[in-house]
Amino acid sequence: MRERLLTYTQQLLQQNLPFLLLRKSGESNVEILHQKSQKLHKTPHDTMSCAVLSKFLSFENQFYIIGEVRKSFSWGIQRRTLDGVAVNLPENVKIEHQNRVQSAVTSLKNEAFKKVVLSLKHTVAKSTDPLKILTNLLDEYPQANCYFFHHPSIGTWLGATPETLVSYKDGLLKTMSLAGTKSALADPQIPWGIKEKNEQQLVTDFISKALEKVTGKKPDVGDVETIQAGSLLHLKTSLEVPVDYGKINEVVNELHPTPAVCGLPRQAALDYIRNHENYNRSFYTGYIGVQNPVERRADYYVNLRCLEIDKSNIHLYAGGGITELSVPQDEVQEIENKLMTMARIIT
Ligand SMILES: C=C(O[C@H]1C=CC=C(C(=O)O)[C@@H]1O)C(=O)O
Repeated sequence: MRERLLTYTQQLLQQNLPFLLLRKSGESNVEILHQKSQKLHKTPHDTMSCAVLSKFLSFENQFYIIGEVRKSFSWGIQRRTLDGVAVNLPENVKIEHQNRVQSAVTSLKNEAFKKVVLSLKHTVAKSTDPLKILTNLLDEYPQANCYFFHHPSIGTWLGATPETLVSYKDGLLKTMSLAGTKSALADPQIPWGIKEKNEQQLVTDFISKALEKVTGKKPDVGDVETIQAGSLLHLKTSLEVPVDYGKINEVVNELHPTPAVCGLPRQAALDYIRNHENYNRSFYTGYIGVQNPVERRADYYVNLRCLEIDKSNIHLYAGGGITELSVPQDEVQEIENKLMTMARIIT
């Protein structure tokens, strides 16, 4: 069965057809939907399932892959322990990011904004076949939402994201507030710090208000939990609210980008990111997923712990939430830890 999925994916890549491959967290089946032509769609289909691919700046950058063909494959996981590849960013990149964080901390102390997520792109030479990377992805991260998409007009991306943007079924919309990071290898007795608790609470409050604004109802808000994503731990709160299927886009537009990937207030954080990150995030911190208008279902994931493959390079992306309590060196270490999630699977 593993071979069937790999052969099918290889054929799609050879034919240069647009596809999205997705295995949801905890599921054993891998779903592929793809087009029969290379056409670039900027609107969804009324009756067919579509992959939704949205960049960080979603208002001008949303694409759809129409599910003209849909396939399901089972994937028997073969666990091997991949070497723990440590990511050591070049010294100048570390210093640059530390300075960026330090300036943000100063601004956060002096100005009326509370949080900004700052990120970077780390490029390495491509030395591993994409199908080998896909194999590692599916074997290593059964608890993540694993995806791989290719479109001749927009690129090739792959990731193992822990964060659901919206999951919609039977009239109920579920989402989550995910923020705050520590290493899963550290002493579990060490409690979460005030910085992490605050930064995650900001996200929960934002999402709760956004859901209430669109639906007119207060969402059910769960307790704060600790979840594991690869070798990292995060704080997570689940939220859910009933809403009509026709309102999903409105909810998504209200939620995205959440303060887990952008900041608060949103516009001030967006402006800050545009002025201080010296690269284009593209699909990183955008969202990826599938909508099915007939079954009235939708599952979108925030595009984190991801990489982009081009002709000769692989680009890894990661960032972290900065508040006035952030320590620049720790933020660089956190990014290196997050980059590890993808670095492990490309060697
Ligand atoms: C922006 C990222 O993570 C977000 C999700 C979980 C924890 C985060 C944090 O602790 O900063 C970030 O908000 C990333 O992985 O690149």
